[in-house]
Amino acid sequence: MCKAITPGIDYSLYLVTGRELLPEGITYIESLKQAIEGGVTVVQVREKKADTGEFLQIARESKELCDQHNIPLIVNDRIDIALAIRATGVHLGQTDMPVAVARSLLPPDTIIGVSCNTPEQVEKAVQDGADYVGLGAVYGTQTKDVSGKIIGPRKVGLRLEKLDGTNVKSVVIGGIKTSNVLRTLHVSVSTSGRTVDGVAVVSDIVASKTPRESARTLASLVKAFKLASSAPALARPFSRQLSDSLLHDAAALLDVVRKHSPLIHQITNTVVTNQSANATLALGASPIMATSPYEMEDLQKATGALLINFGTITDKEGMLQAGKFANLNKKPVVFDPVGVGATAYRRSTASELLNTWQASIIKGNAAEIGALADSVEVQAKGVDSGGSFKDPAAVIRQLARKERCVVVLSGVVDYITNGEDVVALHNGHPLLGQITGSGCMLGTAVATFAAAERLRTLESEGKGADEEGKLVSGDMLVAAVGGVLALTVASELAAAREDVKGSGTFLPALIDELGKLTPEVIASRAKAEVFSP
Ligand SMILES: Cc1ncc(COP(=O)(O)OP(=O)(O)O)c(N)n1
Ligand SMILES: Cc1nc(C(=O)O)sc1CCOP(=O)(O)O
Repeated sequence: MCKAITPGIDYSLYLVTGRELLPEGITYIESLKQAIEGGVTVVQVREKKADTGEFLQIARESKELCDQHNIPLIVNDRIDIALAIRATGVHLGQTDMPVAVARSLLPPDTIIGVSCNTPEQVEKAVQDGADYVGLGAVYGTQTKDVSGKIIGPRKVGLRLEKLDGTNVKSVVIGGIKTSNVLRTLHVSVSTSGRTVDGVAVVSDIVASKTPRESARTLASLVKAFKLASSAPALARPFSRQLSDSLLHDAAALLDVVRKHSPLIHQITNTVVTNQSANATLALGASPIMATSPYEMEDLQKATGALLINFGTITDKEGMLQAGKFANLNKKPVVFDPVGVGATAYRRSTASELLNTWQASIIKGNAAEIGALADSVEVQAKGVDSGGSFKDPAAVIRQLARKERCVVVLSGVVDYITNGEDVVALHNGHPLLGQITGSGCMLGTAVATFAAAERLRTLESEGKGADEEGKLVSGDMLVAAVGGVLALTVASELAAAREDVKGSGTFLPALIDELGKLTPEVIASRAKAEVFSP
């Protein structure tokens, strides 16, 4: 049967029902009504335990309510029920009726959605003529057994790529809730820039005692994200000439640090905790080196930025909680995956952390960046790096696009990218390589400047900037450039001092010079190149 042109459905907030999750004291229909009033844009009736008569009854009542509010209703699995109630569509799982057979039985304008777990299943759903795909499970969930089928938010983009060049829509499903929806949308992007059309949610709405408010919060977050991502790119139009203004803006953040003295929360390794705290103080910010998971919720409300450096990797639960609450409070998160290529445990921990929260900036040496980018070009020597890339710009651009954040590659030349433009900074002194923890201090400086860039943006654009559908306010490329320049320029000044005789005298001199830095000195000494794609 030929397929008619489908009416447009707004997939923004897709409610999948779940009567068994209803809290005491609220009926199914009351919960559904409130959810629709809160902003649900499409409803799927999913009844896994009801017999046919009961399913039909629930579907009829749901259809009547949805019709009153002009909301499309989709039926899960059952073509017969969809036909009986004249549903807008059906949702089919991988082991349900094939799309072609369903299409032949249903009226021509019926919407057909297909659950897809793998990229191959997405490809097949497109070939079969699905109207939309449900991509999941993104996270673990209590609502359904998804063991062995958790994709993780960072892999949704690989599935979205299979929709390129098609008009097939997509929603993500599985563990989506208020606390992770913005981050999930931010990272669910294909390399071509395709985002998902909506989020499908069961428990965060159905199990809520206040489904109207739960739906309202989710709907407003999805709407804000869509608005922010459809706005013209805010990135500065890059060119070599413009690198001057970039450097000026980056250096000027030092004044913001000194004016506000933001709290920089650092979960860092035991080797460098003290010197990183001193570097933070010298820059004019305020360090807090807390690690307990139990205080992360409170701490992230107060911090300016969070640095997670897993050099000694003993505080994983604290790192997971800290990043999650930093995202919720829209604070920049700088991730320093020290030695990530060195052990399987570090690799799996990095993956778990990055699946739990969104990094604003990832900073690493060549071996660390290579490990995250799945490149074997540069190998690790313990936590140190054993070389450099032939084409560093290409490697970090690819990683920045994959992780949807700014990437800093430290080395003799430091490279920084937002996935498009690449800034190469040629500052720094070889003595940096002869003290332990210089890379960790670089992370500290970048986190400090990230806090300043967010504060600068809130000052210039108003507090409302933090309410938008973005995870963090401000240009994290500028922040990363500022942080790298601060440490590398200070290292040059320290190394040039007469009282510096070697690495032992260099470290205290470096802390002194960080304290004496000015934006003018940073900008005048910066040696930068900019590469645009
Ligand atoms: C939007 C959406 N996506 C995925 C599913 C899961 O459907 P299915 O694979 O058929 O599994 P069950 O829902 O039948 O357990 C869905 N229902 N909706
Ligand atoms: C119905 C369903 N399908 C999934 C899939 O992965 O295909 S996950 C899921 C349950 C989603 O429930 P919640 O929003 O409560 O996590």
